[in-house]
Amino acid sequence: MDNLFVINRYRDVNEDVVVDVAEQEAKNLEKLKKRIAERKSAYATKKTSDVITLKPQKAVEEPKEDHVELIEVAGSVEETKPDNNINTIPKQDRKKAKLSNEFKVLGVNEFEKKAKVSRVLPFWLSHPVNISTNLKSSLCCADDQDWLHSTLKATLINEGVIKLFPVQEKVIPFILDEHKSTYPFWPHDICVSAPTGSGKTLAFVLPIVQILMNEIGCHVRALVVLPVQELAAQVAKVFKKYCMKTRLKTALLGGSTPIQQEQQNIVRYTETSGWVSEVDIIVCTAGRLVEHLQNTEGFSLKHLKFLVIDEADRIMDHIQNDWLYHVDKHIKLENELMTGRHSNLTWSSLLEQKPPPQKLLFSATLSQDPEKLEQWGLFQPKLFSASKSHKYEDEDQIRLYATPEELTECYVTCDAEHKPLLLYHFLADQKWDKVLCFTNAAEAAHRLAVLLNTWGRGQLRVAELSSALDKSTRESVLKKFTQSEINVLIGTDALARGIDISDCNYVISYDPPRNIKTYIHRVGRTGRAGRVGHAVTILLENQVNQFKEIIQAGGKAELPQIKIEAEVLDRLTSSYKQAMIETKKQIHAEIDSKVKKSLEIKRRSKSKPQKRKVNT
Ligand SMILES: Nc1ncnc2c1ncn2[C@@H]1O[C@H](COP(=O)(O)OP(=O)(O)OP(=O)(O)O)[C@@H](O)[C@H]1O
Repeated sequence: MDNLFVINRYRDVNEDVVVDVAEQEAKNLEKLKKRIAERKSAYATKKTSDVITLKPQKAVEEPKEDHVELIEVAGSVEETKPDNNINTIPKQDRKKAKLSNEFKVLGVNEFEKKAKVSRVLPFWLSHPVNISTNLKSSLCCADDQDWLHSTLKATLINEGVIKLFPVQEKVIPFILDEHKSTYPFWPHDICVSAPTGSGKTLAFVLPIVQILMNEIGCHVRALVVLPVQELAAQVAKVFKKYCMKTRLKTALLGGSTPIQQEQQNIVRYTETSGWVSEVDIIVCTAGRLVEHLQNTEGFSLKHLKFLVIDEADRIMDHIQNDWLYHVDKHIKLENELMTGRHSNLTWSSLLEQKPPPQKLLFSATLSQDPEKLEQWGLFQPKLFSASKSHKYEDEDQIRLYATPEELTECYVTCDAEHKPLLLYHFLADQKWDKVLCFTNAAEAAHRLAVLLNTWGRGQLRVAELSSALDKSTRESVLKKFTQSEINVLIGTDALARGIDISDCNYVISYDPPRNIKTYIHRVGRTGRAGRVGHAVTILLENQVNQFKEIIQAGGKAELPQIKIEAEVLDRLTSSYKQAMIETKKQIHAEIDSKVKKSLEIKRRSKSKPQKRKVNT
């Protein structure tokens, strides 16, 4: 009972218990050291084995036989012998005692830090065929290549193509060879990642035309899928050019003409053979392709040899009507109907069924990530990549994108209110010609075009080119730019991809790009086909870090910054203010006329006599 009322007091050092305290401390220290040593050895054994065997603590006595207690082992409850002194042992020590040699602790490794799993790329991705980015030093003279048909050589020379670019030199003979392999072997599918303007279009147009020109048949044998109408039209134009001296026919299915008209152009019904195809090569957008698969009677891809997907990453990012699923389903169904049975890949099924079309994927920003490529269902693919090989000492690193060697890139910073001044300075003072300027919205592009035209008093020759304009207006604007009637085009990212604008000398990103792919396609409108090009990105101070991250994410070196003196811009302020007043007036007038027009339309529709319902 007395113990209950004992109060531990602080005792002065001078008191006679000093010696005892020192002794006690030494003992405590000894105990602590022992514990540390024990913990260390326990940790070492835990590391080397999945099964933990902890040394019982000295202070803990071995459990006696006649005592029963419930203890936890790795989450489960087990029965064990009791300890007479169990209440006298501290709780922590009791727990350790329970994990004695007799028990295996299961699942301990689950709590341990897992070793990092290193990525292993499939062989075809880690060992691509390297493509040079240097277009100027190409030694591959088109006329000397014995694998190229004389008809195509003649057209190439006609078009001013004397030497083949690296991507063409590597890819064309590969495709031609693949189609020489004897039946029933299937050709390898291919993925091509090469810089913008490096001539990827001819890399698939030439071998397809050469292989098909020697075959006879009224079937669609090549299908080229693109993400947007403009690109489809551009590629169809190249096909038509190179098919000119052959009997091959190309059709463009882009949605610019009504579907019924397209149907009439591509299929015909004959008494003798039923439905036949009027064309050999179809260039289309993914959306329109699905429409034809579902609605055009007699439209068949049964004899398809080539399935080209240009700007493949973009098509996959914006999955249009699940087009690949529909194409695959259509081809499979046609093949099964032909062989009359389901086909597993065996020798006999191989002999019976037609090889699937060879898939050819092209892009300047084709992801080389195996997970993303998996969705294409490629057959023993081969990769052609222009990413600099010395950058990838680690074979299993996913390769990033390459930009043209002739392209110089930089960025410039300024305040938000100085952005138009900076642009005007480049165009008016530094006299940059053939400029493509990117904004992030169609409205901004329009306002900027109005401002620059007002400010430059017609000297700058600025036009806008965005998705807000209809197709024919866009075409006429592009034509004027090519013919130098227009010097500056202001647009959105709708025109960033794939569009081949000849002689563009400068690309200005007035608003910064949202990601690395957008950046690469924007700047890729200049520095094409071995010509020199310059790309400048205008940034606000708070956008610099994000832009640097984007550039880094693309595996590119840091870009240089150019500086423009503040006085240079200050000199433009008063003329800018005046131009802004006039621009505002013009924009307001445009809005007013739009409102008036829509009111007029509403008024007319209301004044039309309504059909009266007749009660019967
Ligand atoms: N061997 C060549 N010699 C000279 N010019 C060429 C050659 N091959 C292609 N060109 C020209 O280079 C330009 C760019 O070609 P193309 O449009 O095929 O590039 P791309 O690689 O598809 O670019 P993007 O990725 O931007 O679509 C075209 O104007 C084309 O006529």
